[in-house]
Amino acid sequence: MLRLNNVTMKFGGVVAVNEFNATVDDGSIVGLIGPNGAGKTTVFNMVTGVYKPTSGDITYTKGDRELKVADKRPDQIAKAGICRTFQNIRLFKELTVLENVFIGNHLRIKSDVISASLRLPNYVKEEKAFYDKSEYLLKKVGLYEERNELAYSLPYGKQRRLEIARALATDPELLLLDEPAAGMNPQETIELMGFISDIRKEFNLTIFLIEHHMDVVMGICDKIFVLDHGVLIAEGNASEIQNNPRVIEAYLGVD
Ligand SMILES: Nc1ncnc2c1ncn2[C@@H]1O[C@H](COP(=O)(O)OP(=O)(O)OP(=O)(O)O)[C@@H](O)[C@H]1O
Repeated sequence: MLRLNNVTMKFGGVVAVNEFNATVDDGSIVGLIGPNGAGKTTVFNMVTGVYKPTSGDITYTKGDRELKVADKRPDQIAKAGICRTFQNIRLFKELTVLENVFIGNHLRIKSDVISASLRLPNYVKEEKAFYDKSEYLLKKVGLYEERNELAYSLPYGKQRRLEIARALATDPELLLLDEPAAGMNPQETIELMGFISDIRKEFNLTIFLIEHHMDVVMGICDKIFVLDHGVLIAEGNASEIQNNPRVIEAYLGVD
């Protein structure tokens, strides 16, 4: 479970997130919504260690492991099983689809630099296992046929799925998706919803997502948090959020 406890993030005089409390239960899909500048990406940046909260704490517990997120570096947090995608696609555009996913495995490499540079048998075996895993992931996200194409040649919706496949290669437990449906057409958006539900089941994931497409949020999230000017104004399931007057005023009504 991810728990944000009274988390505040200030940038100079700007209070981007103000005493925010939230929990994301294992196995659930949780949405974070709010108008532009509400503080959503700042929350993700704190959960992934990019920013250290000004006050409050963030803990991630799984079984008897507990991680104090604010004390850790982004790579340590990723190794502990928290991985994200970005609002703007960040693929290696000059690499193939398969190579992009392969790179996602780097966090899990056990061989040392010498074994890798001399291509000793333990490294070769590990590399083969990572390629097999990358191909498996590409089959799962429906991109296996395109594995040898350059990442930039894929249509937008597929690039987004490729980003998720690369994130899956890090073996995440908690996957943070920052606007996964951004720029998608209605058909791609519908497919994405099915895809997110499928990977949650297949990889036993917990998913925390930021999204402006309300049909995605309302369609797949078990719980939704609504931020406005850094303040939590509502939390609940889809129907509770859709009928909440503060949410309608701050957000849904604006669209
Ligand atoms: N590194 C930073 N330095 C200064 N101010 C920042 C920084 N990052 C975010 N902010 C400010 O914090 C506030 C919240 O920004 P944030 O990007 O978290 O909002 P958001 O809800 O993700 O918005 P959007 O939907 O537009 O992506 C904004 O006022 C923003 O300008």
